[in-house]
Amino acid sequence: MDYIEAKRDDLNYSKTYGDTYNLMINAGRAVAKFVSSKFKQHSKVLIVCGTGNNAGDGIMASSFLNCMDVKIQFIKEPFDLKTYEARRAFNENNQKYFTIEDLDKNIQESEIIIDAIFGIGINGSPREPYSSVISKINSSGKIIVSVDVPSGFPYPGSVKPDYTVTFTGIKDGMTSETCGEIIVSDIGIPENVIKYSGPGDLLYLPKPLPDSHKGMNGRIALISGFTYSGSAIIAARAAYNTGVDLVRVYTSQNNYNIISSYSAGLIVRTFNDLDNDDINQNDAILIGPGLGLSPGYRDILINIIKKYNGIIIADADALKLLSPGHLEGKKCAVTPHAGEFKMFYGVDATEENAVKMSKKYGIITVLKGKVDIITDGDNIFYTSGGNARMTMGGTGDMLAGLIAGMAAKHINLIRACMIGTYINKEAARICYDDLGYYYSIDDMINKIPYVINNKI
Ligand SMILES: NC(=O)C1=CN([C@@H]2O[C@H](COP(=O)(O)OP(=O)(O)OC[C@H]3O[C@@H](n4cnc5c(N)ncnc54)[C@H](O)[C@@H]3O)[C@@H](O)[C@H]2O)[C@@H](O)CC1
Ligand SMILES: [K+]
Repeated sequence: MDYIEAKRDDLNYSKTYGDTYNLMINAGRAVAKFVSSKFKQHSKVLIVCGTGNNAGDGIMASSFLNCMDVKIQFIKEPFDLKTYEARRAFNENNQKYFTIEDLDKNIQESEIIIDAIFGIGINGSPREPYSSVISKINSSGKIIVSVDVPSGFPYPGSVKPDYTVTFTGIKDGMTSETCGEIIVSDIGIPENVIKYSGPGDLLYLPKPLPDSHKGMNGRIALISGFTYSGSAIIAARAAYNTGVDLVRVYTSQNNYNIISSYSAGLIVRTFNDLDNDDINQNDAILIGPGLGLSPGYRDILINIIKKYNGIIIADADALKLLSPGHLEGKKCAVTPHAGEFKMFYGVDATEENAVKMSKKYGIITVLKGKVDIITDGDNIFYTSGGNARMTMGGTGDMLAGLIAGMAAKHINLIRACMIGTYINKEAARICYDDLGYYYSIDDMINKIPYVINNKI
């Protein structure tokens, strides 16, 4: 697993259960269990703590190490502990502790050093005073047990442990060379946290670079609104609010002026322009919202699909005009509600069939409902939340725009679907909290940046 996945689980756990204190108890217990089973009783153990939850895990370990002679060593002070969980671990476990002036003596007197300086919250090579402390630990000749990851890893200047007790799974790049013997401990992250999307999934959103140029944050084209301009406008605005650089809308001559005048940020073209424009200039395309069901439109879609090599999101009328075979072999997600699912795949809209059909055609399916089901045929994820007002027109168009926007940023497509469905339902929740039942689709679209900003 990568650091983002671990942080994602952490954040989604907090969202569901309020905080990660119970996980910290399990993490501390796991470290203590390893140390007390591996080393002789009454060994002199020094737990060296930073300021984050990694330190909290170390402090928590001390409460399970009654059979050892334990000292807690801060590099700063206990009041520098930055997280609620770490402060609580310290307050509830009420251990005698030492600060930096005692470090050299404590290292010298110890037999085992538990390294709880940094975990996955590290950001660049360790700065002072931590880098000097790490050098001292590394040259101490004592047995070193790192908590979760060697502090400083994966950057240069990290702790070089004999053992690493890591949580949930081995993090990318961890080897016996960098981590010593690795002990993987399941700290009890529940299945629902892993399977349900949440704010942690937004951590996968790439932040725009200060020197990024136009197009780097995603370019999308919508083939939409040939009949109903509103659907195209909703999907385009939602996509735009995900922070993509370019949103092009290809529509009918009839709706060209309406869509053009709606938002100055949109580039509007007619479907005739598709003959000359290079569709492959777009990172993702969204086909379907507000299209209408003219058979001529089917031919337009089939032509584009043939020409296009990027990521396709198919929604609404595209699912009525096309069959799954048209999308086979493409990087594609479809976003049907139950009725569209049955029309598109020809089978009932059940979770089992979503998995089966996704597997058969190599398409990601987002089956929309009270709980959205997201599957690529091998994995299943869910998004819950929202409220009854989401039955209003436009929420599906907004979702399709959100997923297309995320896909255009080259986030893994199944993750883009998790993020899109999460933002959609979370925007509805915020609208309900602010405005009660009487909110509109425009209110929801305007909340997209709030949902994103609150979490990254
Ligand atoms: N994944 C999970 O679900 C769980 C994680 N837990 C623990 O929480 C850890 C992550 O905790 P946090 O996110 O609080 O972060 P860390 O405890 O890894 O530390 C981050 C702290 O170090 C500082 N820092 C970051 N980079 C620095 C640098 N280069 N030089 C100097 N200071 C720097 C930051 O200001 C921050 O205060 C995990 O590794 C694990 O040990 C556990 O508590 C249990 C649950
Ligand atoms: K550590």
